[in-house]
Amino acid sequence: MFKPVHLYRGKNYIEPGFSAQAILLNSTLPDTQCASDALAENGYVVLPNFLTDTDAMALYDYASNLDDAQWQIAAVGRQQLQTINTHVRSDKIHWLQPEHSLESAYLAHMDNLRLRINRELFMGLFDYESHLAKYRPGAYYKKHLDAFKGRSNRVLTTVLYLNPEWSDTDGGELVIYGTKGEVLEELLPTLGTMVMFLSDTFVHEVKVGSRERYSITGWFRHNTSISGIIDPPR
Ligand SMILES: O=C(O)CCC(=O)C(=O)O
Ligand SMILES: [Fe+2]
Repeated sequence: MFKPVHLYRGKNYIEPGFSAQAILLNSTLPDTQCASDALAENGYVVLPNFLTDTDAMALYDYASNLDDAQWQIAAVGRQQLQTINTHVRSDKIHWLQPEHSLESAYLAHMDNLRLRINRELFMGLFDYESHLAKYRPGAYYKKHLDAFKGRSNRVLTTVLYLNPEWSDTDGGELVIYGTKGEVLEELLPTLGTMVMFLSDTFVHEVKVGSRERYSITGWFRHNTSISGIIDPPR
């Protein structure tokens, strides 16, 4: 298992002049070896305490204080094929941008993880895109794959959960299915827990929950760019 990771030291993240870069240089990355082994063997891995409660709470506080204007209705599909289909998913999302220090800190942290995974598993992960997601009570995301073989450059999905004191009566589980439709995992979206799985292999869904549910979903991608245009951009 990963040791708890420190994204931020002490209370630095709320100080003016906060420099994500400086703080990340002081941070310790998890020992990725066990996670890599599990990923190589099973194609997915669950990492409780991927972040410490303090670090995950900083992200939770940030997400839960974002105003409505910062959230957009999540679309299904990519590029021109994107449609708003609330029968499939009813969450709201906020794409992470490097311009914001806390978002940037998380992106930089995941980029370090990308390099570690590449070193250990030779996955050739090229970049990472990521968004916060908010599921209101009653929201869901029906069974889907994040990528279709040969039609997407999303390789490895990551979901970090940001919900303090989530109990099994709150619902909102992530269900991961095996190739025969069997349930492999039913995960509560508990604060600091990370799950990673191969994007084109595991059908999964988010069950209806009775509380507001926050997470950060992201995808490590391959570079399938042509003429310098990363394809497809989101
Ligand atoms: O929040 C989760 O547990 C999974 C979200 C998901 O499947 C997605 O955004 O593609
Ligand atoms: Fe998904």
